[in-house]
Amino acid sequence: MAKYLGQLLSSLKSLSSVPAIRAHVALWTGSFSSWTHTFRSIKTLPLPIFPKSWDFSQPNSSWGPEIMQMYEHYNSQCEVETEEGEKKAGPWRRLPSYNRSLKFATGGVYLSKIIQSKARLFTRNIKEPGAAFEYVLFVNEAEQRCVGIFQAGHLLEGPPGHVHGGAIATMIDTVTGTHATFLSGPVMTAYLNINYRSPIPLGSTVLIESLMDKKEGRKTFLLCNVTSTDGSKLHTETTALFVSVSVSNLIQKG
Ligand SMILES: CCCCCCCCCCCCCCCC(=O)SCCNC(=O)CCNC(=O)[C@H](O)C(C)(C)COP(=O)(O)OP(=O)(O)OC[C@H]1O[C@@H](n2cnc3c(N)ncnc32)[C@H](O)[C@@H]1OP(=O)(O)O
Repeated sequence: MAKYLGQLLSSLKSLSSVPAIRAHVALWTGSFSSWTHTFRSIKTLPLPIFPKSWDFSQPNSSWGPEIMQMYEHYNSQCEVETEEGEKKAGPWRRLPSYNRSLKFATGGVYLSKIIQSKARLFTRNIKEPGAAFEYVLFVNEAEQRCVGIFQAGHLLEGPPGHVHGGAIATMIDTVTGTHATFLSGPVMTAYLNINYRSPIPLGSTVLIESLMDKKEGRKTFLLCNVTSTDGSKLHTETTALFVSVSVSNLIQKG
């Protein structure tokens, strides 16, 4: 396994000479300095490199009025107009979301032989729109904040009529994990301490807000609340720790 992963790493590094795919390779090799730039690059990757990739973080027919309203609230702040009428980047940035970015990053040539070819990102593996995890993430670099807007589909039931606690944890991990990666590069979740305060009705939309608490060496501590979209109801409170890792570190762990 370590041998194959070693080959994968060197393949990824050689592929990184192609500027357009550098951003995706950087997510795994940690060989490029600016992670903010990495996320910006992902957003602007030219289409021909990812001919079959689908950005799941865009509205679809299953999105109800509540998720749409929240989406528009943050999306409208991704680009703002100056007094001179020019458009410029706003405080928020929408993060795209793919279900098999690594396969696309390598054209499927190397990874399909090493990692199961059917692998998909857990939260993006159900094809029916609206059935499970519908969400979009936005990040605010200046405020070191990340928000996820999450509409919970009928396949996520736990207690009757309400969302499964594991599905909620999955979304908290997704938002805080992406936020920690944005802040610190490649990370693994060390812990998520979740207090469940009130159940989330199935089909509803909630706001998942991740805030930077502190960084200590390889450790990035985050705080995360899940609330109703108007903020009036607290569903969960979380403290999270992510530890920075490198690909070689992962290989050694096997
Ligand atoms: C990844 C995002 C991609 C984003 C791109 C977009 C793509 C799509 C987005 C999807 C986003 C989904 C995000 C999912 C993210 C996962 O779900 S990751 C999977 C779940 N997590 C795991 O499997 C991790 C399993 N644990 C491990 O591998 C290892 O324990 C760790 C966490 C890497 C740490 O091991 P290590 O590197 O050997 O570090 P170690 O020396 O033990 O500890 C370092 C420091 O952390 C502290 N520490 C470590 N663990 C703990 C702990 N549990 N409690 C307290 N302190 C701890 C140590 O005490 C030490 O502190 P100091 O002595 O430095 O003060």
